[in-house]
Amino acid sequence: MLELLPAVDVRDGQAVRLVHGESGTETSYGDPLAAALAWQRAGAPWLHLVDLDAAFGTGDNRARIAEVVRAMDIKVELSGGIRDDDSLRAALGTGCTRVNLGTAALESPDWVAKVIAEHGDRIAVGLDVRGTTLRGRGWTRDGGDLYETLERLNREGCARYVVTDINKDGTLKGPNLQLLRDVCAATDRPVVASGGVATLDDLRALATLVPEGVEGAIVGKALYARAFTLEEALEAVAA
Ligand SMILES: O=C(O)c1ccccc1NCC(=O)[C@H](O)[C@H](O)COP(=O)(O)O
Repeated sequence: MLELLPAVDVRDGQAVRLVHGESGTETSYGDPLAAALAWQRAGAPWLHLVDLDAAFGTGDNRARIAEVVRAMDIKVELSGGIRDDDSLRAALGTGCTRVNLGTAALESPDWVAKVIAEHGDRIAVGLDVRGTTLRGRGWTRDGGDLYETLERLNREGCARYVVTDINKDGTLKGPNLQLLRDVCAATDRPVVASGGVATLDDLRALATLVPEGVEGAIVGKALYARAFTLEEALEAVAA
């Protein structure tokens, strides 16, 4: 069954959604803890929690993020600005289930290989792409070819990938199913789909990709915009 990961992206202490992940396009949705608790109460098995300030290099929300993780009984995937020993220690130290490395996988391949070897499936790598070009530093800089990087990370034993089509992210335009199929064909590791989910039919379409390797789907904007409820989403993927 497709796992659902409702998203809480934190900027300047607030839960926000961006369009195409671009700084300055924020819509604010208030207290991140309240949002996370609401998704937990609604039955989410996972929370996808992002420190956008850490991703953009405009500070961090470490204390707020740690508070949210502490309050969760469900699994938490933590993302945003985890690029060195200090930020990794802080992220794993929150007690989250796993972390998602993005920029580091592009700029510090040796360090990423080392932490994959040390932490196994507590490390996922975020493959954030425009076309087939990876983007790092809060999605602001090109970081190489998707499939070359994927091949290297496969060799290094990366346990899981979180794949985002930046052109779809925060737009409610529907997920990029072909990109997900292509990534699944290039790896035997599970893939978490991210970006663009707009309707329950999008989730049903993602659920058809489970046999190809899509394990889960991150849902942000659609939940905040009340396109559907989390309960409806859970029911749609259980059917
Ligand atoms: O995850 C990151 O590190 C990140 C960095 C810079 C900009 C955005 C980032 N993440 C965004 C997300 O993970 C979204 O919450 C997720 O893709 C949901 O998208 P959508 O359902 O389209 O709102």
